[in-house]
Amino acid sequence: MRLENVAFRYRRRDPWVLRDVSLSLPPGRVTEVTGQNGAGKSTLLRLVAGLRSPREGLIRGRPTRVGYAPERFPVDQPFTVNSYLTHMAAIRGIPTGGVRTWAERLGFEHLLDVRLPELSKGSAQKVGLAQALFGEPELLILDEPFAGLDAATREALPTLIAGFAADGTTIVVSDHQRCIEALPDVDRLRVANAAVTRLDAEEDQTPRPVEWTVLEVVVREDEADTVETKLRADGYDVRRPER
Ligand SMILES: Nc1ncnc2c1ncn2[C@@H]1O[C@H](COP(=O)(O)OP(=O)(O)OP(=O)(O)O)[C@@H](O)[C@H]1O
Repeated sequence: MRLENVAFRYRRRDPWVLRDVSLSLPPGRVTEVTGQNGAGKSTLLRLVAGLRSPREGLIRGRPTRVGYAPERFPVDQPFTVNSYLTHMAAIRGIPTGGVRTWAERLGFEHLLDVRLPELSKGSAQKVGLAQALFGEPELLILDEPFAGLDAATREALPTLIAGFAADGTTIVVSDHQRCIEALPDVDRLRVANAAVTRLDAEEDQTPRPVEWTVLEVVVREDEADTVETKLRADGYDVRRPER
């Protein structure tokens, strides 16, 4: 899909949140949207999802099946998790059996009979994610999906997202926590001063923390000295067992 010279502000006299935004979001690609608080990331995602319409410009080629997980899932609804998700599936014409599958994948199957207002923040986030993910969306928009998630789900989500991308889904994610960077091939956009710019990997100067791990390598005894010398020359820390 494409955005062509899109401009948006919430009210007529408000300042523009986005101006003259042109970009394409190809199928099978994951696009990460970055920017400071209040820059307009959620607004851009709402425009892409079709929840808001541009004041100026055009959005072309939006796929029919759209999955959207908002930054904050609206829990003030008098339903249980199961009845909410079953209802959401039914109005989208999706087999309701998928509800339990997604509840299990995201680890909240024990909460299916809990009412939405009683959910913790992270569990509510998972329900919001589930309703976006089921139904094989062709366009998947996730607004800060990692916020409030437990470690297991945070680690599992990039793989789930990559699976959708491999199936050709267009994916747009805003991600303050930079969890999506675990994926090898992500397009990056920055929202600032009402403009959206594409970041090339080299342009992105944000320092990333280096994480170290221990790797045990087994080599032939008569090659051990050579390998050790090579690894040290490459800047690695080498420890050999006592003989
Ligand atoms: N419903 C609304 N009505 C009026 N103004 C709004 C509305 N939602 C957002 N805004 C304004 O639009 C601008 C962009 O907000 P937006 O939520 O898109 O930013 P964001 O980059 O997602 O921020 P954050 O990182 O804090 O989530 C802000 O100035 C905000 O106050």
